[in-house]
Amino acid sequence: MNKVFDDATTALQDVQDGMTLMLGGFGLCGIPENGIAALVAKGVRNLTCISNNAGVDDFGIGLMLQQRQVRKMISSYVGENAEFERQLLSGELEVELIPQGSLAERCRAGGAGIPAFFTPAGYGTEVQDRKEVRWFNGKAHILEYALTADFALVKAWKGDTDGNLIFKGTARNFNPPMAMAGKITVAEVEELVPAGALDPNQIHTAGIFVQRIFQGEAYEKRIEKRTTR
Ligand SMILES: CC(=O)CC(=O)O
Repeated sequence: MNKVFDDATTALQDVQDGMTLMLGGFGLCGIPENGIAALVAKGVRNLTCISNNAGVDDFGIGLMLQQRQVRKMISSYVGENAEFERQLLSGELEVELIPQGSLAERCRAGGAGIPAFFTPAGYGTEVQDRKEVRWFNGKAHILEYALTADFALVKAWKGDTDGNLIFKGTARNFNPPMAMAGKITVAEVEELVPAGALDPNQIHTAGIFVQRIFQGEAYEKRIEKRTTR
């Protein structure tokens, strides 16, 4: 199976209106920038996007929000995005807010074939609304369902032609669990190398989870490396 695509446009050519997408990243770090640019150019709409956050107005999923391509966001953090706030308050955008650990675990469960799990996070809050509650070791837990997506878009530092991925630093964040949970996972990498060139001990996501891979064109490094004082 050839997994290598020329670019984001060809790797995402069959994304359609109304689909559910997972997009890796945390804040502005580890964002599938080339994939997002291709989706903006393609103009697909009515999307459900599962992502920790929705970028900022001019970066990440914020670019898709500007074009009104997103119908629903499933996220854990939604600050620092004025257009997001406007669409939410006007009723244009549906938002499901999930505790951050539950979001990560719902993606991981989806990738691991676990349909649901119990967690104490959110008990006694709006998150619990209409969810089954069970007690374990004297503590209340709520039932959370796994998440999967038609496409998962992830960004890695290096990848090989078999789809094995290495993430760099905190860009690892939501990318590995989302890579497992996509029916089709599309990985964009800063450097694409031949199969066998990566040290197997360094691989974070095994190629079996990745159906498509391409080398991204350019990455905007919004987060600078800080030197310790
Ligand atoms: C705080 C978060 O979850 C992510 C962000 O900083 O955007």
